[in-house]
Amino acid sequence: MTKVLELEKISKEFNNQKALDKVSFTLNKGEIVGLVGPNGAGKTTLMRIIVGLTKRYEGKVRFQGERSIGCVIETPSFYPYMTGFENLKYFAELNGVRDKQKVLKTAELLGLSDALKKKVKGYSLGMRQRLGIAQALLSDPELLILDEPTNGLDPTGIHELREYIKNIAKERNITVLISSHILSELEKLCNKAIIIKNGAIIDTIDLTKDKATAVSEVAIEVEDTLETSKVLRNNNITVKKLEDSKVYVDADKDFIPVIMELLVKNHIKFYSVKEEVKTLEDTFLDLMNENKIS
Ligand SMILES: Nc1ncnc2c1ncn2[C@@H]1O[C@H](COP(=O)(O)OP(=O)(O)OP(=O)(O)O)[C@@H](O)[C@H]1O
Repeated sequence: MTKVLELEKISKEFNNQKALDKVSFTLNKGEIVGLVGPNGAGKTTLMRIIVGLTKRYEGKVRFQGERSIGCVIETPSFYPYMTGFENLKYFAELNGVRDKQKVLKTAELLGLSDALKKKVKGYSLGMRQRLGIAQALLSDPELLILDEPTNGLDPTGIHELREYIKNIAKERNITVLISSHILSELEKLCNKAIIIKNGAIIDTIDLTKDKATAVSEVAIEVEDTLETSKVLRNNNITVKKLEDSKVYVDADKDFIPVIMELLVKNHIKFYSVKEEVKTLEDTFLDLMNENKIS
């Protein structure tokens, strides 16, 4: 795989407070990678460092692409009384691009052909985001960095944007790094999600594997959670956690009869034994909470 970007131990402090703490990862050609973390995790800071907007930091950024890096960091601003086309043409000219066809084609790639004639002040947030991406694409980047592009969009807007980004990555064969604080919004789009919290990477999830999208567990509702977990553990069943009146076991529904038999045999009073399928988002939230404790 061809490496496009390599980050080595990137650290950044603001007023003696660590915003990033030795962040290292690699982006390969053609990958769409999600950078996911709660507010203040350090996503924007990292993206600003990658694109060169923040100059003072520790560590190394190695961009190995042959072309440029395009970015949309924070909500893009445009001239509201100019049309979408005029805005794009203006930015294109600033970058030495005078090819009208290129502007039109890029807008088409983002579903903006009809909107191009309209003034930007009438654009929805989703249209503005897409215009921002179109603008970033005009310089023919090899790597596209998008900071929370789904922020504030409704589910339809999120779905649309996701499809456009997929399309761009395929058509232009570019690498995309996209941030969000909601993992499920990126689940269907990215090959990989890098989970960041308090400035450090706490996990990397491979989203190409189907099994990563849903995890099953069995919740057993009982009177005595401690006694139940003791019985389960004595029978080599992994107890994941205890919560209120429930014991969670690492298993799927095929294992429910075995669990019930065991409970009956050991005179454990139970009210229900049910499979609960956890989404990737639940796993992500668990990860965030686990880290809070440590
Ligand atoms: N210019 C700055 N001056 C001082 N502190 C800053 C500055 N920029 C970021 N920070 C701090 O660095 C930390 C990381 O912020 P950053 O904006 O990178 O997080 P984020 O993950 O992008 O969050 P959000 O989802 O809210 O945009 C936060 O604690 C923030 O307050």
